[in-house]
Amino acid sequence: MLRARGTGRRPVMLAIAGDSAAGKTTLTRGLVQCLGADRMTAVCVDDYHRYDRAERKGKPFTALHPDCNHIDIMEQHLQLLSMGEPILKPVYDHATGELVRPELVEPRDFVIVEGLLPLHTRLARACFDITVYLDPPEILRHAWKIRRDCEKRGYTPDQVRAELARREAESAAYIRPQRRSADIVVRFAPVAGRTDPPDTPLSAELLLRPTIDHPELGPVIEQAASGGTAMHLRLHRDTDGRPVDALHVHGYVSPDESQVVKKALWERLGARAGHLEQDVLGRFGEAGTSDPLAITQLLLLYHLLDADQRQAA
Ligand SMILES: Nc1ncnc2c1ncn2[C@@H]1O[C@H](COP(=O)(O)OP(=O)(O)OP(=O)(O)O)[C@@H](O)[C@H]1O
Ligand SMILES: O=C(CO)[C@H](O)[C@H](O)COP(=O)(O)O
Repeated sequence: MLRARGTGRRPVMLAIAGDSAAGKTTLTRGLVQCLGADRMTAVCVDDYHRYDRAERKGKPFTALHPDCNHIDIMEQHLQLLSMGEPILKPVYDHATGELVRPELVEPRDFVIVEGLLPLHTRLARACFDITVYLDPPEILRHAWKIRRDCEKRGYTPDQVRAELARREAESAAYIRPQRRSADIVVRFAPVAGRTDPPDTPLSAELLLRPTIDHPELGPVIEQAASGGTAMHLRLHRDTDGRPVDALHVHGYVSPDESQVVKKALWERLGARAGHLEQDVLGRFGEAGTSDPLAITQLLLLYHLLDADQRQAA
């Protein structure tokens, strides 16, 4: 279902930014499966790499550097998508490291743009209704990248470690600063000081910045947690010292507790949630499931549908 041109309606645009293997595809996949590929278009802006893997070897920078990406074309394409217009998007094949035949992308009701640099420039940021930055601890991200790049992209562990070291300065200069521009900062991590069983999912910590209107979660969390500690909403200091709400959903949360929050969020989606696929949320890897991930995805669905409804009004 494409957004009808000339109706004045434009797609709802969500950015998910973060470093390599931060979990962007995992978060995106559940949202696309839940809303349905007929209503949602997902775009990876790593497709705007200027050089293929072989060419990059001779360059003084890595894939994280803006000069290593067609940022100007990415900006142009984001503007077109945000106006409901189709684009002819370049394609980078991560399995082979080659730039391949471009593809036609037509924006549907919702567009998710994930990748290394979607929030790098002011023009790009202006294209989004909702912005997310994925911020796992570096030690976890490195482990995810080593496993993923060795299993799916043909690298050895030592090659990935060397590449991570080579990228660190550019990561600090260009990737991590995007955290400042996010409405929601998401960190999946183990809870410090606990010895939970090894298959316990990671906890989610969500900074909910006041740059967009978040649903009222306090009473729901209180009801679900009923004095427990597995979920809480607290006031934190943001990096600039300002107070910001932080929602914690711990990995050891009981199914009953998380069910109360999930149900309350589904109810807030109202009639709009009628046709959505619930069971696809919270999946990661081959067969993993995580309630903290499902609740994060539900909150993003709330924002997507809310932005859509406001546009329709
Ligand atoms: N919340 C999570 N819990 C457990 N594992 C996770 C979670 N999020 C991501 N992972 C794991 O981390 C790895 C990298 O995730 P993913 O492919 O989603 O990252 P990415 O940011 O899209 O990477 P890239 O941009 O480099 O392609 C995957 O193996 C995935 O299973
Ligand atoms: O940061 C990344 C996002 O996944 C990749 O490493 C980047 O896109 C370049 O890929 P590669 O050098 O492995 O071909």
